[in-house]
Order: sequence, then C-alpha cells, then structure tokens
Amino acid sequence: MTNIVSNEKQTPPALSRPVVKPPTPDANRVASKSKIVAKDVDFYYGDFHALKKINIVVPEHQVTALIGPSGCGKSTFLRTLNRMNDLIDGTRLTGSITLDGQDIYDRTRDVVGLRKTVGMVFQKPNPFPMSIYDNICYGPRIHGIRNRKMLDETVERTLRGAALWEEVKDKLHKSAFALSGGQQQRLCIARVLAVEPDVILMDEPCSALDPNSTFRIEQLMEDLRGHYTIVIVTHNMQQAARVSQQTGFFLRGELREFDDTSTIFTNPSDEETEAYVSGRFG
Ligand SMILES: Nc1ncnc2c1ncn2[C@@H]1O[C@H](COP(=O)(O)OP(=O)(O)OP(=O)(O)O)[C@@H](O)[C@H]1O
Repeated sequence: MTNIVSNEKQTPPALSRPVVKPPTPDANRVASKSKIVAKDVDFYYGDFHALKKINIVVPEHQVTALIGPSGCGKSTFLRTLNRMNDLIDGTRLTGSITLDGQDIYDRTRDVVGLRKTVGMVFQKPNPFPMSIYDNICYGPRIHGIRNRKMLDETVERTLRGAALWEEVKDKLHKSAFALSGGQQQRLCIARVLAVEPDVILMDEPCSALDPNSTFRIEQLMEDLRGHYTIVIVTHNMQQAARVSQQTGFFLRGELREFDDTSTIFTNPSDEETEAYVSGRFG
C-alpha cells in the first residue's frame, strides 16, 4: 500500500467545455469485476418518488463517486446498497441490486451480514463513547471474537490500515472523544475495517473536517481501494475528481450520467452534467 498521493493527482482536472462524443471506456474499468449491479431501481419514501430507474455497475476495488445538487438522491441511493433505508418506515424499493451476483433484497438475505460486508462511514465522525480500543473491538466482539490476542491484532491492523496507529498507539485505552475530528473519522474507518467488509460506503466523510484531515482521508481512500470497493457521496467536485475512478451524476432522482471520472469532468455527454461540473448550478 502506498501512502503517497502525487501532486499531480491533487490537482483538479480542468473544467473544459465538452465536445459531445461517446465516452471511451477506461482500461481499468473494463478489466475490473462488477461488484455491485443496480438494475432499474426505483425508491419511494411513502408517496415521494426519490430514485427513478437507476442503473449502475460499481466496479470492484475502485472508488465510485456520486455527485449532484442537494436533494437529488445521492445519499438515498448509497443507503440502498446496505439496506439502511429499511430502517425508515414507509419506504419501498423496486428493481434489483446485486452484490457479487447475489440479490441483496432477497427475502432470505441476512441483513446484519450484509451490513458487515457493506460497511458505512457517515458525514459526522460518530465514535462510540468508549476507548479507542473498544471502538475497534465493538464489531468483532458482537460477531463472537473474545480472544485478546486476536482483538489486539485487529486493533493494530485496522488502525494501521486507517493511517492512525502511530498517532494513537500509546493511548488505546483513552476515550475516543479525546481525538480530533479527523482522527475520529479515521477511527470510524478503522472500526468499519475491523469487521472485514468488502465494500465501504462513505456519505460525505470529509464534510465536517478541516483541509488537512480531508487530505488524510483522501490519501487513505487511495490506499484502501486496492483491497476494498468504495462508494463515496461528495459535494466537493474536486474531491470526486481526485479520489474516484468512476463518477455518477444524480439529478432530481435520476442518474443522469455515469462514466469514468475524467470523462465526467472534462467531456460529459449530458448538458446538465456539464453545467453542474462547471459550477453553473448546484
Ligand atoms: N427519511 C426521509 N423521508 C422522506 N423523504 C426523504 C427522507 N430522506 C430523504 N428524503 C428526500 O429524498 C430526496 C433525496 O434526498 P437525499 O438525502 O438522498 O439527497 P442528497 O442528494 O443526498 O442530498 P444532500 O446532498 O443534500 O445530502 C430529497 O427530496 C429528500 O427530501
């Protein structure tokens, strides 16, 4: 795993006006296995039709960014991927979403197991009111792991994986609330890693963080994507451009365009995508 993100990668791509032509598939994308496939997904909050015929293929071991103006359905779609919307009364989904070819909305699907495989990091860091160590061990303990040596190993491995070990190794038994916001968010990522997910969903994970902490989280995404499939909702277009290989542009509940990130930002097919990435609305 590399900890270096080159300067070149930190520079947002030029937002040039597009010449409309069919997008060329990226070599990476073609080579990558499909991890999540959503087909004709419609989603309703009661009578409100929040997602309309969403079709998307999320490739394995890449970062997929979801962008679009406020209220367009990005977070709703993200939450369909680990059935977090099931927790909201009166919601309904039609169409299908598969993970590794298995329907995640199948009646027989173990939803707790699904949320272990598809972990989630939220907008505001939400450590539990306990020590750093116990935050990490919370999930493994629920899944029956009691062996101290195994737990110690998990704590070190995941804190290293979340680029936090060096900063906290001498205060593992101190409260997680004593950490800075950026450290708390990396702890939350380590906590997700501790239950060994395949997919990590991130809902605006940097929106409450300062630029330096944001940079650390972006570096971390680059490090993690070799091992995990990441889907991130972000309002920050430069961030989407820096961290992702694919980008989906949502508008009024529709997925207006989904393509390689470079295509979305420099040569989108859809006029409204172009207007949005050029900062003309949203
Ligand atoms: N629990 C809910 N009950 C009813 N409607 C909801 C609920 N959550 C979201 N919505 C509505 O669904 C639509 C999509 O919301 P969603 O949060 O997915 O958008 P978003 O693109 O993530 O927005 P933002 O960028 O502001 O977070 C909005 O019109 C919102 O008001």
